[in-house]
Amino acid sequence: MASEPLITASNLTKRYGPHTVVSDVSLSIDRGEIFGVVGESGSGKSTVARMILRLIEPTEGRVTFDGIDVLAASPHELRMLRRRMGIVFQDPYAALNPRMRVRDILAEPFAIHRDAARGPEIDQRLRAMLDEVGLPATALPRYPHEFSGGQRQRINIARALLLRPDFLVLDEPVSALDVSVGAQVINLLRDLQRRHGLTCLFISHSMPLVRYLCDRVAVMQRGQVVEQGDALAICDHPTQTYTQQLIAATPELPALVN
Ligand SMILES: Nc1ncnc2c1ncn2[C@@H]1O[C@H](COP(=O)(O)OP(=O)(O)OP(=O)(O)O)[C@@H](O)[C@H]1O
Repeated sequence: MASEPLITASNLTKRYGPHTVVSDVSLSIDRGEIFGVVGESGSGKSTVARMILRLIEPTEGRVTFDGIDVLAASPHELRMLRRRMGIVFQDPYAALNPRMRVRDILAEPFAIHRDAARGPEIDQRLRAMLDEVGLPATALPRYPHEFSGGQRQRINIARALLLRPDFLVLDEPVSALDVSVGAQVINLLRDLQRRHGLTCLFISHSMPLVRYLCDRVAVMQRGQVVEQGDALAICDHPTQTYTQQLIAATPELPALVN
C-alpha cells in the first residue's frame, strides 16, 4: 500500500489587499522525495513554501503535515511541527547574524527546543553536523564574515538540519552563489537528502536544476500552478508554453553531475 504523502497543500490562496499572489495551489509531497516548485521571479514560489511552513497565514486553503492540520495547530503543536521542518534561504549572507559566532548560530535551535539535546551532547552534535556539511570543527568560534558564500550556505544547511527535521525547504539555495560553488552545494544537499531520507521542497527558477535534483515538479506562473508531475517528463516534454519558455530561458547546467 502506498504511504500517505508527508505534506498536502490544498487550494492555497494568498491575497494582499486586492492583489492575489497565490491562487488555488494544490500539491502533495511524498515522503523522501524532492519536490520542485519552479517559476520566474514573483510567480509565488516562496509564498507557497512559507504558507506550507505557516510562516505566512494563507488567505484560503489547507495544509497537512504527517496528517496534522497545520493551520489548525495550537501554538504548542506548531512548535513541535516546526522542529520537524527546516528552511535554507537564498541569501547565505543575510541569513546569518554577523555578530554571532558559528557555535551560537548553530546552537540556537537547541535553545528554542530545550529538550532536543543538552550540554556536551550539543557540542558533539554541532561538530558532527559541521563534518557532514564539509566544514571543520575549527569553524565553531569564528564569525560568518570569515567564510565564503558557499561555506556560509553550508553553515545554513547545518543549522537547518541540526534538529533532524523530516522536511526541508530549500528556497533557491544556490542562486546567490557562483556556478561551481553552487554545484558543490547542490551535490551536498542531494547527498544529505539521500542519507537522511529527507523530504524536500526545492524552490528554483532553473529547469535544468530541477531536472537534475527533483522527483516531481510544479511549474508556477503568476500565482498559479500551470503544470505539475514527474520532473524528467515535464522538463523533457513540457506541455505548456510557459514551461517551454522557462526551459529556453535557462542555460544548460555546467558539469554539475558527479
Ligand atoms: N508581504 C507582501 N505584501 C504584498 N505583496 C507581496 C508580499 N510578499 C510577496 N508579495 C508579492 O507576491 C508575489 C509573489 O512573491 P514570491 O516571493 O512568492 O515570488 P517568488 O516566485 O518566490 O519570487 P522570487 O523568485 O523573486 O523569490 C510578488 O509579486 C511579490 O511582490
